[in-house]
Amino acid sequence: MASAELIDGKAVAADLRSATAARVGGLYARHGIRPGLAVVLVGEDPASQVYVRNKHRQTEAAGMRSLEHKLPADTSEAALLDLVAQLNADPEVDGILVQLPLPRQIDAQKVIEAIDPAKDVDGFHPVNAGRLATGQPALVPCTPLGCLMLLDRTLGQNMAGRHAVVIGRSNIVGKPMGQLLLGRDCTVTIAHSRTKDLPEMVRTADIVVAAVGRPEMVRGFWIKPGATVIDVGINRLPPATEGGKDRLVGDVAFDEAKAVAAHITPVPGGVGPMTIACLLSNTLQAACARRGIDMTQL
Ligand SMILES: Nc1nc(=O)c2c([nH]1)NC[C@@H]1CN(c3ccc(C(=O)N[C@@H](CCC(=O)O)C(=O)O)cc3)C=[N+]21
Ligand SMILES: [Mg+2]
Repeated sequence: MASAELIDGKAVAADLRSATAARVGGLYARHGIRPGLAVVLVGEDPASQVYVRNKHRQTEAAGMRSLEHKLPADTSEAALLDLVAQLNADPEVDGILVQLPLPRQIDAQKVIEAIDPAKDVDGFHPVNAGRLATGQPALVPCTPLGCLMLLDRTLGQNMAGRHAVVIGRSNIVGKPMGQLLLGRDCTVTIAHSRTKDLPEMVRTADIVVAAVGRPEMVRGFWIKPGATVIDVGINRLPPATEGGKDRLVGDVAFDEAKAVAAHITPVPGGVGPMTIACLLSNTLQAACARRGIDMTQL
């Protein structure tokens, strides 16, 4: 049976991290600046904890400072907004990331809008979303940015005119992914839970980006032969056998889709590592942009 080529997100992420680390070195050598990333974690969401651990290590490995703020699960919205204001005002802080999801007493949208757009390395602030949507320079959300980089590496100049179907319409992945694909001249469909006959819709896609958060929902027979499949899902399932380890699966039934697609990202080792690498790159971008330094000249 045919078998798709694996898109090695882990390797591309390592490349991006080393390019970022080199530029961080240049920024320090020429300007004496070491970018700082503040990460705020409220409560103990397990997915966020994995992310924070990896992120902290990789931030320091890239030569940047990682400043962690861990707050109890019962932190008030006012207290979190105070911390954000403090980080906005701190000249040592170039990037601010408030881990989502937040506990329910806190309005996440309010917190996102409180972050200085110039320090919004998640790219979730409406100013950055609007800048992306209107084709202006922006801080772009890390996960869709990582997906775009994988697509650029895989398809090069062959994206124009292709039908890209993004499954999921979140502000974090689906909507910005749609904007980025439009920027590559794709014909873009954003599908979601109310889309009629989703399998039939996906069958028309040259590029599929699955970001629904439902384990293995996208089946092999949904995929057009030769398509490129980007799996954003990171779903933790209980062990297959008693006493085994948790399994990490994507939103795509990998073995089925792999037999039909031309290219596919694995989970783990696909989009996940790119998200963190893009966060580091966004932090460097924010540090440079705030000071009017051209990051490509470092
Ligand atoms: N404000 C905010 N921004 C985020 O970007 C954000 C967030 N909140 N909250 C939590 C989610 C989750 N997330 C992940 C990123 C990378 C991996 C990652 O590196 N995954 C590895 C596997 C890690 C493992 O073994 O569990 C991989 O896919 O290969 C996972 C999860 C970012 N998030
Ligand atoms: Mg949805």
